[in-house]
Amino acid sequence: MNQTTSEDIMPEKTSLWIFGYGSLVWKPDFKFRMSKVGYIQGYKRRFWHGDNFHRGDKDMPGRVVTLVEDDDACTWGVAYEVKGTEIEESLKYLNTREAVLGGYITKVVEFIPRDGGHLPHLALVYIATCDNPIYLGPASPEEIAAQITTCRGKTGHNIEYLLRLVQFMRLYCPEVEDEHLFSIEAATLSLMPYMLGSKQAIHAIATA
Ligand SMILES: N[C@@H](CCC(=O)N[C@@H](CS)C(=O)NCC(=O)O)C(=O)O
Repeated sequence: MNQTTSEDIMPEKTSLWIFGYGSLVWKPDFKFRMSKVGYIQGYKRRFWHGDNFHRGDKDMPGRVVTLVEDDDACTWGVAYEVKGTEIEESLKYLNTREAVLGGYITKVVEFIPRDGGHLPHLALVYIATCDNPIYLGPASPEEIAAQITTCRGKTGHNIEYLLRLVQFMRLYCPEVEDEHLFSIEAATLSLMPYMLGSKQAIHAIATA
């Protein structure tokens, strides 16, 4: 009898798309074949999820993004194509990083590539819902900024998380006006006058 190989279980031609809209846009940390910038419809990105591991701790949870249903909204990010036997490995990694440590669940959404040459296709996305124990919910940009500037976790400072997402949007989606994200960035930068308002200094510290 022939041995069952991983190729039998997950043929090379099988592909899975994973959509990232938070830390996954700058740090996927799993093997992927290709990536595309684009968006999903029906969701808005909000800094309404708590994080007591990566960017905060149990006493001072940080603030990270999740998706909130909104028929009139869309969220920009990156879709990554994973193929063949790398699918199992990437899902195992993301399950730990997103679900176990982050409290996210998975949903299947339609991803629309910005490059019109590619057709929309389905993608897996990790979302933290409001029934999650570390979900923090809505707050003003000022309240969110005050929390972000004071939190740090095992992966780094919460400011880095914010500024890397801002960096991604400005670099790859310059045409998109993400008022929620940029109002939190402005509130965060205004909390640090001692840095003489230098964005470079803040970026240097946050991404050190
Ligand atoms: N699921 C969102 C958010 C992912 C996210 O930011 N998850 C946190 C877990 S709470 C994380 O992985 N953080 C790693 C980091 O902060 O560098 C995405 O698709 O990007």
